[in-house]
Amino acid sequence: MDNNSKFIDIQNAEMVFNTKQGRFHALRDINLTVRKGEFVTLIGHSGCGKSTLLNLIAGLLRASDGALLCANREIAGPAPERAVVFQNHSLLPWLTCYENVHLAVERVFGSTESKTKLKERTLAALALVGLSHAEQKRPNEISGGMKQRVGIARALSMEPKVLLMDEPFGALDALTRAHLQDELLKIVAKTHSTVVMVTHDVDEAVLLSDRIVMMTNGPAATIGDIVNVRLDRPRDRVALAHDALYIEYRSAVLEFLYHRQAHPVKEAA
Ligand SMILES: Nc1ncnc2c1ncn2[C@@H]1O[C@H](COP(=O)(O)OP(=O)(O)OP(=O)(O)O)[C@@H](O)[C@H]1O
Repeated sequence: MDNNSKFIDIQNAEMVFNTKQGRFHALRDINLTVRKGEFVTLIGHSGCGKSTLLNLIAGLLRASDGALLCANREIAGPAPERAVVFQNHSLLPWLTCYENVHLAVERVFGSTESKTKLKERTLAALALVGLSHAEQKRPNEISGGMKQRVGIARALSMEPKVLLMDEPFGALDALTRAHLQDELLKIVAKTHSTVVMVTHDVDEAVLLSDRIVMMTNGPAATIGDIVNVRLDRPRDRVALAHDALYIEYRSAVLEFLYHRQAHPVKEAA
């Protein structure tokens, strides 16, 4: 069997939260496999369970039922092989960019590698996200986009098997966001990382993904449909804006979100 085709393997996963109001069935019957080197996005309306699914893969939550495997091993808790980038970068404010990344490098490789090698790894990760010039700055001295790049550098410095991203660009303005999406595409082309990313943004999903996993509304949300994005790489956002296939994929996701899964909560006019 080709293990790389089921690098992440989720079988019949269920997630039930025990709350003060009783049991809340968040996810039902989740079946998903992710190939090695694949870029998968999770999209769906607010509250459908995207972060919950990502946290199950991260090992930050345990499924109530079903099986979750990464590289043929059960996901039993968080581990550096599954690095997470959150929306709010979560950098330690009293440490420089270098030190924030070095901390992660030391945790993963500190017991087996020399100090020189750890330093090399830290500098390489910062260079990968184009932040060599800012290594001695603290988080309050850099922009939101730069902070998010440090978060990505920190995650990549651990050489994870899987990069998990929970709306990593959600808090950024549109231009910074576009710039970081382009950078992420280049980084992933270089590192061949396997990525699972939560997003609300249809264009982001089509631009970045090999597959877009579209989730139904909760409670008891599940995977409603999957779009296979067969656009050549490298991808150019400006050229794609006029690409018939790109427009078709975009329409398929919009159709799913706004017709097939029209949000049940009425927004105020
Ligand atoms: N620890 C928890 N305890 C109880 N309920 C929870 C818990 N975490 C999430 N939920 C519920 O599970 C559902 C899915 O939440 P989740 O955060 O995964 O959604 P989401 O799709 O990521 O939402 P958003 O797009 O708004 O971030 C929601 O109804 C949420 O209230």
